[in-house]
Amino acid sequence: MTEAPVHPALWPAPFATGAVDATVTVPGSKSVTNRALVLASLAAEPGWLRRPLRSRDSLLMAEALRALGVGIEETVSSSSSIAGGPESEGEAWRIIPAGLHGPATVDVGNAGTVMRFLPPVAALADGPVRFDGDPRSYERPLHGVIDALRALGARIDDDGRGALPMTVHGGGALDGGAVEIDASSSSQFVSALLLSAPRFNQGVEVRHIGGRLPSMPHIRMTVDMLRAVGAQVDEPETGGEPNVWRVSPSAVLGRDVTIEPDLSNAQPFLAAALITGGRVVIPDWPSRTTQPGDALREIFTEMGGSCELTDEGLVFTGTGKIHGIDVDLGEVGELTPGIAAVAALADSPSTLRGVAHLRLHETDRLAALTKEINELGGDVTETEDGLHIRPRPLHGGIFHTYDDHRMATAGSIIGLAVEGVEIENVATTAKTLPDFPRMWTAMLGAGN
Ligand SMILES: O=C(O)C1=C[C@@H](OP(=O)(O)O)[C@@H](O)[C@H](O)C1
Ligand SMILES: C=C(OP(=O)(O)O)C(=O)O
Repeated sequence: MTEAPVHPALWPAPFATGAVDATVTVPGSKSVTNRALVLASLAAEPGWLRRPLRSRDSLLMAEALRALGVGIEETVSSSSSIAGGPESEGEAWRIIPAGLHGPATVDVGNAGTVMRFLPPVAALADGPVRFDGDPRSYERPLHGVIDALRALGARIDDDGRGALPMTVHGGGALDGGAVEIDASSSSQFVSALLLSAPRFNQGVEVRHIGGRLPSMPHIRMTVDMLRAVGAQVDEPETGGEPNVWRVSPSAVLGRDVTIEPDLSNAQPFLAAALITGGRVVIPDWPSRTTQPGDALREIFTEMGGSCELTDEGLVFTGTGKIHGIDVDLGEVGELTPGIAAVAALADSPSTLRGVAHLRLHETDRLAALTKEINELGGDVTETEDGLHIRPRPLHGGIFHTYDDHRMATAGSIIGLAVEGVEIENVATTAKTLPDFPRMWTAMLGAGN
């Protein structure tokens, strides 16, 4: 968490005067889109992404792959609606893989998926690839990827901190083989090495040797998507050794992939139903998914709502009663800011555990949530691996976001129930959900 800016752009978070009743079409998943872009770029033939997420993180990924020589043709809806509306059903990206070339420059912004998933791709290119990004990207852990790639045969110049900025000197191919990493600070280290591994000469064997590995659903997502493009993956959950993943060398198939809605970005809308005692429908909620956001069905039910998966989508209903929760969020860390916001409005205290690694996300999320909720009158304390949240009556004020999209949506959730909350830099939601302010206002317009 850096210092709050001095002259913030403020967005008055809409206050809910009644129960929301809305259907909210949520754009594609960041995590699925960015994996699909990488896999399609490594394929032996062209492929399609349908209903991809169009946001800062996915556009940075697409731009970086283009810089390496991949063809990405975007078919953009002519409608004025931003991705996610029914008019954008037709949006599709055609990916035309080509030889990967340097020299190239990659701007990772503050996208964990770009800064971690692309260095292994760059190691396959035939020239130097320079990686740079937002100031925060210099602080986010990357050592797992850098050290592993070196062990697998890549040449990388960094400033010795195991972080950005750096240059990967692609040699046109990578040996691959067995490597040990400590991925306790980010599951994305494991995903990064697995995603490119079918193209390594010997594939890869990744052995995690550190403390607890977070975000397992995201590793499952990587494994599922690799299998869908024809890769052979051995992994702990289907009988493999614990903490060991193996990907065999193979061709990557070009596929036609429809991207699921981003269930973590559905979170604020579900929270709105929970808090206002309303009803929100999220169309196209998948009946089977590896996305961590699927856990919201259980978590927000325990916190007072109820939900049903119907032909219409996920129908989520609140009663207006919100209960505290004691929960380990290690598997679903990216849901923490939204859960903390709801917990601050609950009728009993909450303990959120298992998320120490959130200190290294877009910002130090544990510090940022504690400070911002407390500045509105809340009573939040940081623990070693999470937060204690004791609800108190809150008042209006500025909610700083620290360039973190999920801080902006968390503040907006609180603003539904507390008059006078102003979100500093709501535009930071562009990282994964550029249309958030309009969608939020439209949701309230439908119910108020
Ligand atoms: O692989 C992915 O797509 C992600 C993995 C998780 O990262 P961490 O394991 O670093 O938390 C998650 O928080 C992030 O939003 C997306
Ligand atoms: C942690 C997150 O993003 P990133 O992909 O940048 O790690 C997130 O979206 O909550």
